[in-house]
Amino acid sequence: MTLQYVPIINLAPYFGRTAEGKAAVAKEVNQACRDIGFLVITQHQIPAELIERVSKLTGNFFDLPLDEKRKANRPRPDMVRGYSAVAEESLSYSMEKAAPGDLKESFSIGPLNVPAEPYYSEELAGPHFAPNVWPTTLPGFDTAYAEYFEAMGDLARSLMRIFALALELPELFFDDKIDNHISMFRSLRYPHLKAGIEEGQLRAGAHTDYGSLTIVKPDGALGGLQVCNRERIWVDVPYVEDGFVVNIGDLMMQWTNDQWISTLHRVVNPPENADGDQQRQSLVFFHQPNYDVMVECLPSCLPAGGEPRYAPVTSGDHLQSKFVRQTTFGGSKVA
Ligand SMILES: O=C(O)CCC(=O)C(=O)O
Ligand SMILES: [Fe+2]
Repeated sequence: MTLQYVPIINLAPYFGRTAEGKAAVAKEVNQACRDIGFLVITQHQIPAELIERVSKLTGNFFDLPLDEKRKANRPRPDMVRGYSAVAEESLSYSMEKAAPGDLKESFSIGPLNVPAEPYYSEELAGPHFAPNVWPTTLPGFDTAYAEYFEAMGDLARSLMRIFALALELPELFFDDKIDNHISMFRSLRYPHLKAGIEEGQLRAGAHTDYGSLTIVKPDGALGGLQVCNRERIWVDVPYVEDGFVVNIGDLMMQWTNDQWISTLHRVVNPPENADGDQQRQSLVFFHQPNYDVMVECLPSCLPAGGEPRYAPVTSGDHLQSKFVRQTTFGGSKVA
């Protein structure tokens, strides 16, 4: 049977390190990735204290006056760093159609402590190791974000190990392909707007993510994440207080020759009659392998006698192609 909803998967048996525990988790993850491309994970080993600290500092940042936030503005359209204000971006642009701006503001960082070596600055490295931009008035903000980025990188490595097992590959297959990952961590605040919303304007328009996987820490506000299942029905992603939402991105879909799906998703507005302030905040980590990794159909994903559906492409070029497509449709108005 094909899953039409997003399953909740406990990672404790994987971290228990027995072969049976790992195999059991890999099996559940495999089904989720094939059927709906989304799962909620629990017992993920990320300290609650770190999540709370980052969430609180993020709230403090978004509460600052706009001109203060603008001091950490995104430096260039092709560099996803720093602050972007409400409606300056539209995720639906990446779906090749114009759409009104998303009802969210964001703050983004990329890799930290980048070594002073040519690999990180040569032309092929593009803007992937661009310097970060920080707010200057919030003590502890940059260290908390750096810790969170590192913790998410570690969790993504564990998930990629589970993916390897699920795809019948050696457990460490992906390790050397993500040891210089070019991921991005982005916090989002969706204000609760009660007027001035354009026709079709959402908190985040329907889109797919680009990379290997995404790890989202949502809050419980109304007006949340929905995914389009295989019956083309929008279903809510369950909110689990100490869980993370994980989804497959386009690069992983390509790597698995479409065996796993990068699912269309969106963030809807709160219902019109919603009580109180349903402002929403989420922490989103977009995981992307090393820029020079060649993404070509994984051995276990090629059907007997079949041809791969995609030509090999590097992780960096794959990501860049998404940006080029976006620029055609909206320049700096895109993520
Ligand atoms: O805020 C969320 O829950 C998810 C946002 C999202 O899908 C994205 O930024 O790609
Ligand atoms: Fe997304």
